[in-house]
Parts: sequence; structure tokens; C-alpha cells
Amino acid sequence: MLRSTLLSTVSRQTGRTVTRPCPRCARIRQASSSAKSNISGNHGSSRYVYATAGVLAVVGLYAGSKSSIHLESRVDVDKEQRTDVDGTVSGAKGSKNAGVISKIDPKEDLRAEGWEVEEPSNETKEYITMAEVGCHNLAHDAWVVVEGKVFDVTEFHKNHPGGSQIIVANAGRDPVHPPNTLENNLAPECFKGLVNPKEVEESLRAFEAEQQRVEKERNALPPVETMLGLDEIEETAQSFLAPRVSNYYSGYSLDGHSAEQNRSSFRKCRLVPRVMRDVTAVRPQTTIFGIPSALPIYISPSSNALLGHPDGELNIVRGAAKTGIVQGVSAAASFPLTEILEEKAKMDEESGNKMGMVYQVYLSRDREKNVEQLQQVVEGGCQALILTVDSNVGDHRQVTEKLKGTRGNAEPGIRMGPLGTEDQWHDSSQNWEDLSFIQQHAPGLPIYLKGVSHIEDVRLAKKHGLAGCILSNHGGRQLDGARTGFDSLRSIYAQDPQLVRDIDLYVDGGCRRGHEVLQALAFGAKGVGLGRPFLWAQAAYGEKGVIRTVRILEKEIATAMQLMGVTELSQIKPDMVECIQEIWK
Ligand SMILES: Cc1cc2nc3c(=O)[nH]c(=O)nc-3n(C[C@H](O)[C@H](O)[C@H](O)COP(=O)(O)O)c2cc1C
Repeated sequence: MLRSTLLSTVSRQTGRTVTRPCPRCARIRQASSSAKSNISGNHGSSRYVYATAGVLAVVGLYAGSKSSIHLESRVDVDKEQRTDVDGTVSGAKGSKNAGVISKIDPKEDLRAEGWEVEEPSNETKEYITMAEVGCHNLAHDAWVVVEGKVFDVTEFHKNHPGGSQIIVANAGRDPVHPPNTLENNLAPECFKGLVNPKEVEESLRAFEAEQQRVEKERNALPPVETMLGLDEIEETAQSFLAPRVSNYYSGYSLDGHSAEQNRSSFRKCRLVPRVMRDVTAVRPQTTIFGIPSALPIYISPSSNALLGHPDGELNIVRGAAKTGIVQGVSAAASFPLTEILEEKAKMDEESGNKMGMVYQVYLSRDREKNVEQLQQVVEGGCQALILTVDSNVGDHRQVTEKLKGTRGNAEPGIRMGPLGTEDQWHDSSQNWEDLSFIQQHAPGLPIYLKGVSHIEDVRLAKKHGLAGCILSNHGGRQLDGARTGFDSLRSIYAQDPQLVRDIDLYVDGGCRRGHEVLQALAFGAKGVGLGRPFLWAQAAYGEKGVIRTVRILEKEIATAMQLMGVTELSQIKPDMVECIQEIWK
């Protein structure tokens, strides 16, 4: 049964979502009662414009210097892939997400305006409009435009080397991908047609204008040396990044209780320093995931650094290498692991030291993907593996969905359901038995389970021979209401201090100051991970921002150690941190 496509637009006045049937699709449906296509999507023009403005800054790297449109390379469209229905043309045969192609042919008008216009193909005389492309903007229905060509990347994005999210984030949109890379990896049937070149041109112009704005504002930022705290760097980044980028980085699930508590849980403790001790020289060095580290912190794996800066994760590699801290690389990084490893090799050669790099994986629904990935990780020289287990289904980020974040426009009731289950990287069947599979394919690599809260799960991790656990609620981005990593640590320590000694525990979420790192160490944590601060820092200042962030934390940690009366991290004890019950109420 054909349903009317609904358009959702966010009223700028009321901020409320207004939903109405799409007149265009309704017209097409009237005309094509026998259409095979199952059209779904929302492409309200005001939302589309808003979302487009958001994406422009996001894909700086991809934009490159592309300023002209080349439609010279034709892709043969199999006649049978398109079914003419009363003047409209539906998408690929058998595709549940088949598209709709306009019967309006603007080519003559365009030629009259002086455009050089090529024929889309012998079979297809019409162009796909950007509005139509915009209908296909979801993880399970994703089209993108590259150099005027429209591709269905619904299947491809799940295996995209740069991560699924970056593709989905740009689904239904402008040209965003380096030329030829998609074409070479896509089956011919994924080609949907061409977009009106004038529209592409306009969209590119807007894209470039936004790129220039971001670059200009980034260049006008106060010098990185004037940044004194991690929050200040975040504010600076937020001041010029497109709302969509800011929203993605700061995003949390549902009401953000866990994200908020991540910050506040550290502030509910009081430090109880010791005095009259010689603290002239302090040693904040330690080992993180078994790797020597300058500080008891590490960069927690976080996806899509490229959203904020064209060098993305490469900034983080350079910053981590130059400051001697360990980088956790996300399975959904925006650069392929091969490129990240190449950058690491360069840094290792320059410094003569081997930087610390650990790789994060999700258990994929397609285990073969994990096998390939793990082989790359082992051969590439990553020193440990982080297995993130708090994402067995996708997140539920209401705020992000509203802003057309990474998941497309959410149509309540229609779209919310499948989002969590479509992604290859979230396997809701994952369980303890799967650990042997990971262990088998990552021989010799210590494995740390990320996203643990319950003491019994720490015990099980130990029983299964894992090197440690990262107590975390994923920065409040998965289960809203989940206990904070720091609170889990305190609770586990209170129940079974020996367990904390027997297995390595790390904590992440909400830590922004050096003394907060020490609070976690007091209860036995081996180190603390920070996610967002490094994303913001590289977005605003590139590699220098990463370095500045580490330097700020280094100073804060060293000063806090001196003021606490300790010279070694091992001297920080639980009796030096008081978490008073009344404060928690
Ligand atoms: C934008 C963003 C992307 C993230 N991507 C991943 C990821 O790909 N894998 C993962 O295990 N954790 C991911 N995380 C969670 C972080 O590793 C970390 O648990 C969390 O950010 C810590 O909280 P903090 O940002 O307050 O420091 C992400 C976090 C953010 C903010």
C-alpha cells in the first residue's frame, strides 16, 4: 500500500515540528498507482536548507578544491533498472528505496541560460532533483551525490572504510565525497541518475561559502596559548562550528542525564590533601593499556573527527605522538585505519619513539568484517584492543535526530525503530561467548572491555582473561540514566577493593580537570579517558589544540599532585578523596 510521504519542517518561530504530506510525492503517487517504488522520506524545504547549511562545514576535507562540475563520465544505466510509470520513473528494480525522478526537464531552460548541459543518459532524460535526493537521508535509505551523480549507498555505507556515520550524515545531500572513490566501490545498480547541474552548482557554491566561513573564523580564533582550560577550548570551538557539528560532538541520548552526571559526579567529591611533604619533583608518568604514557590519561576513541577539522584523526595522531599519550582510535573514525597508521609511522620515525595507539572495535553483525579489521589492527602494530560493548544497539539521540545529525530526519513512529538495528556495527546478539572469537583473531593483543558498569561484569571480564575494563557510559550517548564511570569505580572499589587490584580498570566520561583524574586514581583507576575535549580541540586548533589540551591537563595534574602532597601517582589513596553522602542527595 502506498503511503503519503510526510514532510517534517521545524518551525523557526515555535521550534515545533510541523508535519504535512509532501505534495510532490502525492502527485507522483496519484500518477503512479502501479509504481514499484516504496517511497519514504521527509524533505521539507526549510529543514533541508537548515540541514544543508549544517553539513557544509562538516565535510571540509571532502570538499577539497572542487569548484566545477564534471558530468563527462557516463554510467550506463540498465534499462530494466528503471520502470516508466505514467511519465515518472522509479528507481532500481527490486530496491525497496527506489527513487523518484522528476518528469520536469529543465535542460532547455538551462541551455537558454547559457549552461552547458549534457544528457543524463540515453534512457533517462530527466534529472533527479536535490529535493528528491534529500528524501533518501537515512541509514537504511541513503543516497549521496558525487560530482552530480546520485548513488544509493544504503548497503555500502555499512562497510564504508571511513565509517558508516560519515556517509549517513551526508545522505540526501551535496557532493561530499572525493571523486571516483565511491564509483569504484559501488555496484552499477547503485547509480541512480544525475542531478540538475545548476542545482549542483548552487549547492557547491553554498558548500564552499560555508567552508570559507569556517576557515575564516578558525583563522581568527584567539591564539591557542591563550586557552587555559578544556571548557574554554570547547566554547571556542562551539563559537564557529556549524550547529550540526557541535550537536554531534556534544550529543547525548534522550534527556542527557548520564552526560550531565558524568560532569557533576567528579564535582561531588572533596579532596583531602596531605601537607608538609617535599613535592619539588612530581612524576605523573604511568602505563596506560600496558603502554608507557606521560600522563594517567588517554584519548578515548571517538568517531568522526573530520566533522570538525579536515585533518580529523590525523591531528590526534600528531598531538598524541608529540605529547606521549595513548590514542584510542575509533572503529568509526573518519579516516581509514591504514591512513591513521601511516601517520603514526611518520610520527614514530620523526621522534624515534613508538607512540601508543590502541584500536577500538565493535562486534560486527558480519563477523568476517571483524576478522579483516582485527588482522589490520594486529599487523598495523596497534598495542591493545578496546572492545566497546555498550552499543549493542544504536544510540537514541533525540537532539541530534532533530537537527538532522548523523541519522537522518527522524519521523516518529516510522523511522525511530529501524535506526537502532540497521547498522552492521551494532550486534544485539553479542554475548560473553563471542570473546573467544575476538581473542582468537587478535592474538597477543590485550583486550579491554569498554562500557562496563556492573561489578559482576568486571568479574566476568576477569574470568574470561581480559586485561581490563573501561567503566563508562559512552559519554552519556547510549543508555541515558546509566551510572557514570566514576561512580561505577567508587562502587566497585567499595564492594571489592581486591578486584580493583586484580584487573586493570579505566574510567571515562566528564573528566575535564587534572584533579578529577587524580580522584579516579584514588579509587584504583589506572587512567582516565577523555573523548569530547580532543574532538573540540582538534576542531578549533588542529594538532596544536590536541597538544594544548594535553599540556593543560599535564599542568593541572602536576599542580594537583603537589597540592595533594604526592610525588608519585601510586601515593594517591582513597582516604584523600571524600565523597560525602549528603552532597549526593
Ligand atoms: C562524538 C563522539 C563519538 C564517539 N565515538 C565513539 C566510538 O566510535 N567508539 C567508542 O567506543 N566510543 C565513542 N565515544 C565515546 C567516547 O569514547 C567516551 O566514552 C566518551 O566520550 C567519554 O566522555 P567525555 O566525552 O565526556 O570525555 C564517542 C564520544 C563522542 C563524544
